[in-house]
Order: sequence, then C-alpha cells, then structure tokens
Amino acid sequence: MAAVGARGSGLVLPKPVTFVTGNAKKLEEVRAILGTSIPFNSLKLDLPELQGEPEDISKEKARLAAIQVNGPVLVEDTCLCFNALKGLPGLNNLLMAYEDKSAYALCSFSFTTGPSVEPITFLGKTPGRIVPARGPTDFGWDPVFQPDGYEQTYAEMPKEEKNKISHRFRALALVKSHFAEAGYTFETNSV
Ligand SMILES: O=P(O)(O)OP(=O)(O)OP(=O)(O)OC[C@H]1O[C@@H](n2cnc3c(O)ncnc32)[C@H](O)[C@@H]1O
Ligand SMILES: [Mg+2]
Repeated sequence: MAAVGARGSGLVLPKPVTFVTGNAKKLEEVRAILGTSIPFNSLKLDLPELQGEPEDISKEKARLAAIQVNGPVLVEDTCLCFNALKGLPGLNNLLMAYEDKSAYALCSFSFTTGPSVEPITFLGKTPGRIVPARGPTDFGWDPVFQPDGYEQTYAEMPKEEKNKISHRFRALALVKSHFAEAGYTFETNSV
C-alpha cells in the first residue's frame, strides 16, 4: 500500500515512517540529525546482509523492510570504501599493504511509502583516510576513519561535530529535502 490520498500539495501516508535498523548507534545518530524534522518510529529488524553495490543493497533492504512493516520505511546501508581497492569496502588490515590510505564513508538511505512502491535512494559521502585506531571503540570503524580537513578521527570528535559532516548527515540532508518537496503528511497526525 502506498499513499492513500492527497491532501494539500503532498501525499498522505497511511502510517508514520519506520526507520528499520538493527544498529543502536546508527539510530542514535539518525535521531540526533533528524530531530523533529521527520517524525519516525524505529524498529529493530535483522535484515539479511546483502551483497552488491551500496545503493542496490540499500534499495533491497527497503523493499524487504516495507513488506514486514507494510507501510512507509526508511533504511540505511553504510560502508567504508577504500580507494586503493577501487572503492571496495574491506578490512583495514588489508589496506596496510597499500600506500594509498584514502577512503570514503558512504551512506545510502532508501525510502519507500510502502511495499508496492519502488524505493528512492539518497547518498551521502565523506572523504577521508584510514589511520591507526584512535578514540572510543563503541561504533564500528569510527576510530580508524579521519575525515579530510580534520585532525581527529570520527571516534575522537564530539558527536555533534561528526553529525555535522558525516556521510549520514549528508545523506539525511537529501532525505529531508525530499520530504520537504513531497510534502508528506501522515494519517495518524492529520486527523
Ligand atoms: O541493521 P542495519 O541498519 O543494516 O545495521 P548494520 O550494523 O548491519 O549496518 P550496515 O550494514 O549499514 O553497516 C556495516 C558496518 O558498518 C558500521 N557502521 C555503520 N555506520 C557507521 C559509522 O557512522 N561509523 C562507524 N561504523 C559504522 C556498522 O557498525 C556495521 O558494522
Ligand atoms: Mg546491515
């Protein structure tokens, strides 16, 4: 089921958006970045770890999640891609053999209004390089990724700073613009 009707210039969605992830740290950042700009619920689903291009993985995650939720969903797939490996995601140790330590963090959000609607994808990219680990180790590869123009790794930065320049922030800026243009409203808070 997709949009159930039109109201004003935007579509009325049958339910609020569900952000589907099994990763609590991601959820924390998405909450901090979106604030109240897009109302959403979150749902922890262990979706299969799919293979392929990040954009395709993210779209497929959205399709699978929309079937389970039976309503509008937002999902995300993130990877740390190494230029020495031609953009392939990989293990940091593998990179030690290469001179080129440049990398980028790539975030693909996909949104669909429901299970029968093709998801739209929004990409955010932050360039940087792989360094020996520094900082807290509570979120994935944050300690080994140092964004270009910064002296600190993602892990060493205050959260607010990471959230102003991150791959996730950049992708969510596009998601926000899409929502603003589409003018979605939700049945639950429009009656
Ligand atoms: O349920 P989903 O949303 O898929 O959660 P996940 O943890 O499986 O997430 P991904 O497949 O997108 O991420 C692959 C790995 O990258 C890590 N990761 C994602 N975003 C990150 C970030 O901003 N900083 C550091 N590590 C991150 C994450 O912890 C995973 O180990
Ligand atoms: Mg995953």
